[in-house]
Amino acid sequence: MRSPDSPVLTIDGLIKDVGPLASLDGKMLRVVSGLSMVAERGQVTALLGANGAGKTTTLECAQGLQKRTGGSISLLGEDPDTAGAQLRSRVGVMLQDGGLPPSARPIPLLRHIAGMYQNPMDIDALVQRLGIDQFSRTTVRRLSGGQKQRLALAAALVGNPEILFLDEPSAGLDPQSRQTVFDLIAELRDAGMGIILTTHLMDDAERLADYVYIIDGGHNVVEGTVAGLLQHDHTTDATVTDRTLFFDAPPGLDFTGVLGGALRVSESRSGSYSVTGELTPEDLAALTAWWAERNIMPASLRLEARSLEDVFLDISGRDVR
Ligand SMILES: Nc1ncnc2c1ncn2[C@@H]1O[C@H](COP(=O)(O)OP(=O)(O)OP(=O)(O)O)[C@@H](O)[C@H]1O
Repeated sequence: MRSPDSPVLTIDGLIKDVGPLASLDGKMLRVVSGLSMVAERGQVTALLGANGAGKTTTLECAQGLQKRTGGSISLLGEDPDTAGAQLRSRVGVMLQDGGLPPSARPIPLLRHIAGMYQNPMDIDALVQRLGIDQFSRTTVRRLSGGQKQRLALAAALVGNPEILFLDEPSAGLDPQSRQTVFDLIAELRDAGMGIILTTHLMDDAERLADYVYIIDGGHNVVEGTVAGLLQHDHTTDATVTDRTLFFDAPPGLDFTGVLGGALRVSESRSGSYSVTGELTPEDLAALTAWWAERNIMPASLRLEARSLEDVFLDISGRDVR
């Protein structure tokens, strides 16, 4: 675990039982079992897990929306189960489904929410920044998914919170809006806000997160910085610098003896090759020299590092839950 510098959230050994459930003959079901995490100020902390891993339950316990069965939680130094309304005003929550009133129009809604806080953000700047002015006359019920998403983010930010919970913040966003939202998240992080992100999109986590917790079955599996996770193979516990080289060239080439013995070359489709393993600059030089000798010019050439998605699939397995 990280050394807590100035954590906005500390969860230690969280346990959550739900039920009693008829499907379990009236027994309780443990959906979170001993989960621990720390989220710091000025950082984006991502909580990743497959469907049903326990992310929503954990964050709802952290926000005081569900009562925990065991363990301890400190949200901005207070226990969310017993804290008063004062704590709520320091916490921003962006839910996937917004929870926004369907007949409201965006700007009056944001002004109304701002009225509930002592130190709200500048609404005009927020509206302009998130492009909300482009749909300010439309009621919430008629907004597109991406527009609702941007409004939900604005609503979570209006109170100028110290900690911001984001559930799938880029869901439904077009590439421009996604970039706008990511830039804003990075700025808020740099200004000292503690941001907690749950997402299924590994690319989002890779781009945004300073620190990642991967959970499964209601407990921690691995944690680390994105760079640290990418360099560690959790199935073999080894340090990896794996990259995959993809290229298209004439079909049926025989690379025997061209590359180092630990590399695997496969031709997945006719003329479509991949080389996996610890590729070195010497391997690349040997390959291109071999092409040059035979006057082979590949139609495409791509080198890809291991992604967070690869790490996640190694840990959570490749079967659908
Ligand atoms: N009240 C409940 N009754 C029965 N099962 C529950 C209840 N609350 C949660 N669960 C189960 O606990 C597990 C964890 O649920 P949770 O919603 O926290 O997962 P999640 O990681 O957020 O999943 P997703 O990515 O699909 O949103 C799931 O298997 C869910 O079905």
